[in-house]
Amino acid sequence: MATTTTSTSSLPYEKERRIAELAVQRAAILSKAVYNSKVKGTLEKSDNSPVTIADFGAQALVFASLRNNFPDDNIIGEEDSGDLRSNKELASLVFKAITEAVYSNTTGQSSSESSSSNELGVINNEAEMLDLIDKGDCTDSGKGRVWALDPIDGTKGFLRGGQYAIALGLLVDGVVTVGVLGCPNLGEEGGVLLSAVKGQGTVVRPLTSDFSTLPDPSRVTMNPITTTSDATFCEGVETGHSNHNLQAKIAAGLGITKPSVRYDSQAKYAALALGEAEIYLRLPSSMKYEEKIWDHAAGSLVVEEAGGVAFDMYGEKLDFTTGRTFKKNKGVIVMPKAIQEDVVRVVREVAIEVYGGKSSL
Ligand SMILES: Nc1ncnc2c1ncn2[C@@H]1O[C@H](COP(=O)(O)O)[C@@H](O)[C@H]1OP(=O)(O)O
Ligand SMILES: [Mg+2]
Ligand SMILES: [Mg+2]
Ligand SMILES: [Mg+2]
Repeated sequence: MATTTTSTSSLPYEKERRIAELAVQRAAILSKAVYNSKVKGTLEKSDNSPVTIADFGAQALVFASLRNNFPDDNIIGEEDSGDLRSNKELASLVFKAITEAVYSNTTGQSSSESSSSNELGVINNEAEMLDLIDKGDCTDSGKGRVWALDPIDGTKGFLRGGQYAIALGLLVDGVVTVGVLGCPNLGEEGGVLLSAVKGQGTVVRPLTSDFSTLPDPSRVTMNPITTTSDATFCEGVETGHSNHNLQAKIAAGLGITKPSVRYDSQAKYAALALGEAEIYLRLPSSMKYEEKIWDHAAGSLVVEEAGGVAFDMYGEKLDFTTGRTFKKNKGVIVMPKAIQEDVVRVVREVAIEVYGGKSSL
């Protein structure tokens, strides 16, 4: 099978997919280097969630690739440079981490490798890095081409050596059209890179430590189960982000007896696409919390192109047109198409009973 790097065919969104894959892989290389270094630079954000050198550095690197290749596209990204501008020492550490993990690796490499680094965008200095990080401030997700990036999804998982993901999606007029999920701690050693283009299926390849290489892809499809009692749930590790008690009640209602698989982060979407589980439930622990666009863009397409569907807890499609957060959806449920009717019926009943109907949003 030809790799996309050498393919001469011109499938729709082929360049977007390849650049997104390479950009996410490069950010994954940085994240592993930060994990293996002594200094993580962890800060607490105003919503009490952590952010690290890896989150800022990955956002800068992916945005460098997007700006270099698609300068007219808009971007929504989780992070901004505020905490770095008020903490010069941390800003220097982020730039140093990028330089060491990415650019110092290119010295002495072949010209093809350094040209790949140029293609993915070069960050020349700290000021440029800070400006790049702020390119993800778009607020309108419904029109034109908008990339959505979670540079490190599941920062808590990342910090404890659990699952985390680098999630990059491209919305075209509010529809997720390209999705790439890098999961450095999932599947084989070194992790996996999943990607999907709308209408073209989902593929997986190993994440490599070489920026310029995308190994041959293999097609992935969700497990083709037809009864809910054969399913395994995938849910979060953090009880604060989703309602585990309610999810257990739903599992019982669906006749599920197998213990759930618990993973941090949106690597849960990847786990479903790879057949490690079949149903991902994320029922809100608080109705005040609005799920973020960048948490679900890439994963929802990766699962849909592998034979699944991603809905809200009322069984309606996720509406990515409402800006940085979902305004018309609460909770997320993901499952193979073959069992969607049964899962939606049971989850919807519980959702209405516990949270009230959709009109209460
Ligand atoms: N209060 C919250 N409710 C729901 N999700 C949250 C909350 N705070 C952070 N998250 C996001 O939930 C995801 C992790 O979920 P899980 O608990 O299922 O592993 C991450 O995307 C994390 O964002 P982040 O990207 O900042 O890590
Ligand atoms: Mg975060
Ligand atoms: Mg996230
Ligand atoms: Mg994040």
